[in-house]
Order: sequence, then C-alpha cells, then structure tokens
Amino acid sequence: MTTTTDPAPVPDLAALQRRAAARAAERAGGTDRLRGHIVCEGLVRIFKTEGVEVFALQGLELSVDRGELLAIVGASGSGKSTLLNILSGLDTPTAGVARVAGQDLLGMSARDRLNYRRRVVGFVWQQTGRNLLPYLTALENVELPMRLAGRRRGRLARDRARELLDLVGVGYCADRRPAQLSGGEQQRCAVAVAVANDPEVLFADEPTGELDESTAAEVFGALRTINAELGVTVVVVTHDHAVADQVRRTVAIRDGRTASEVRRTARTASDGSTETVSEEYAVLDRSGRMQLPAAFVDALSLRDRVRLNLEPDHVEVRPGQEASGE
Ligand SMILES: Nc1ncnc2c1ncn2[C@@H]1O[C@H](COP(=O)(O)OP(=O)(O)OP(=O)(O)O)[C@@H](O)[C@H]1O
Repeated sequence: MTTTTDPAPVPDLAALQRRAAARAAERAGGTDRLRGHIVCEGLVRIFKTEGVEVFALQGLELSVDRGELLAIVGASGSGKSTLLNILSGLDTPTAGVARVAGQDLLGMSARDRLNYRRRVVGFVWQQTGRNLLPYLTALENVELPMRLAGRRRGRLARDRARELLDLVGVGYCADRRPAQLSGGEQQRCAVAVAVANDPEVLFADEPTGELDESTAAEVFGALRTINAELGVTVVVVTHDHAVADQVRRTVAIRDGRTASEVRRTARTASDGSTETVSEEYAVLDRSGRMQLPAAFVDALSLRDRVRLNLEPDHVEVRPGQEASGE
C-alpha cells in the first residue's frame, strides 16, 4: 500500500515475500552467480598510525550470491571488522573493487553513501547498545529508521514495525525499552530494526558474541528467517562455531585475505536420512594465488619456498628444502 506523500511504493510483507520468491527463481537461473550481489576484488585497506602502515586487508576476494546466508570466520586481527565496515559503508577501502547490490563503494559521493546506508544495507552489531536507542520502546526503535528515511510514516510505519517484531519472534516486546529486554531479545529487535527499510543486504558483526548458546541460537534463527522469508542477503561475522556450522558457506579470512571456505550440502544417506556433507576449499584469486592451510604448513614444516608439480588431475606441493638438502 502507498500513501500519496511517499516518494516510492512501499512493499508490504506479502510483496516482500513474493520478491524473495522471484529472487530465488532468478538465482536458480544462475545469473546472480555470475554477477554476485557482493563482490570484492583485490580489496586493500591500509591504516596509517604514527607513520606505521597496517595492511588490514591485502587483496581480499569475495563473491556472495543474492539471497545467500554466509558466515565469515577468522582469528582476531584477520580483517573481518575492517571488511564489514567497508561493505556497510562506514569506511572506504584504499584500493580494489567493492560492489554491493550493484553500487560501487569506492566511487560513492557522501550523499550516495548516506542513501546506501539507509536503504541498501542494514547492520546488527555485537554491542546491543549500538543497535537500539535506550529511551525508545522496541516498536519505536523499529519505526525510527523508516521515519528517518521518509519511507513509511504514521500507521504504516507502526504496522510494519509490528510485523517485523513478530517475524523475528519478539512481538511481545513491542512496548518495552531495551533495558527491559534480555540480550537475545535485544538482538532480535536489532534484526527487525536493521531490516526496517527493506535492505538488500544485512551485515551482522558477532551478533551472538555476548550471548549464551540457546539465546544465540534464537538470534541466529531470526537472521535465518529474514534471509529465508524476505530474501535478504545475510553476511554474519562470527566466532561461534554453532552459527558457522549452520550455513551453507563459511569463508575464513587470514591476514586480510580470503584463505579458505567450507561448503555444506545436504545429501540423502543410504538409510534415507538426510546428512550434511562439508567440504573445505582453498580460495584461488584471479592471479592464481592461494593460501595453504596453516595446519598443512606446520605439518610439513613448509617455509620460504615449495616445489610444485603439475599432475594430470592435481597440483603437488612439496617442501622446497629437499632440494637444498640433496
Ligand atoms: N583504525 C585502525 N587503525 C589502525 N589499525 C587498525 C584499525 N582498525 C583495524 N586495524 C588493524 O587492522 C587489522 C585487522 O583488524 P580487524 O579489526 O579488521 O580484525 P578482526 O578480524 O575484526 O579482529 P577481531 O576478531 O579481534 O575483531 C588489525 O591488525 C588491526 O590492529
């Protein structure tokens, strides 16, 4: 439904669900796989502090399909937050390509960036206090971004806010302030706030980091619902294995690069039950560079250089020291 004052048609929940179905159909056709809803190519971010340069991202490659639910993992300092800050429009990369929903994040004007942050992407941060305003009720918190963007007002905003709180399972919290909610309830409200303006992509930085296991599962369930019901592409940075194990693809970042990824597929076992098969891949960039898993490097004490042999169906990597020892 649209009011005469609204500049653009505002979809209701049913329309968003239809849009999600259309996106799923488009995905099945494979066009998005080629384009990528989120694309990073050779992404570099250098921080300069007191004359010292820190390479937080060193040529990171990433492609995420429209409607995907992706987890990003990595040790502390590997560059996860730097990546998320860039993708959510809070920070600008030093070099490379970063494109989200067709928008080039390097060439954006300040005005485009504001619009991008209000309408194209939503975020949920680890610190619950960063997601919700303490003096507003849950319902008012969800309404606020709609009012700020001028997208929905009055009754329309209120009804939509209630729908979203219901969708993430915290409709009963509508009239409470954040201090009257548990950590998990606050984060589920934060998910509703983040999707209030129908973003294309939702970024969540450690959204379950401060929660116990069962509460974390509820918050992750809310992200999953948003992904499945509304077709929003969701990227979650997490240390939580329970979260990382539940998504189809987990990308691991090491030293500012995408090092490896785990893909999970469902398979029917011989007894008819469904089992999940996980396969780990190293990520190869456009120049043919890849990182060997740290465990492989340690197991064979690989260092400095390795020997490569091309075999008919694989590439062999052997310690380079053998040659000097001969
Ligand atoms: N504003 C900044 N100024 C200088 N260095 C920074 C800045 N932000 C990040 N870094 C450095 O960049 C690297 C990557 O940091 P980042 O916060 O992205 O890692 P992370 O994987 O998110 O870590 P954590 O899991 O601990 O949050 C680190 O070496 C960090 O010290």
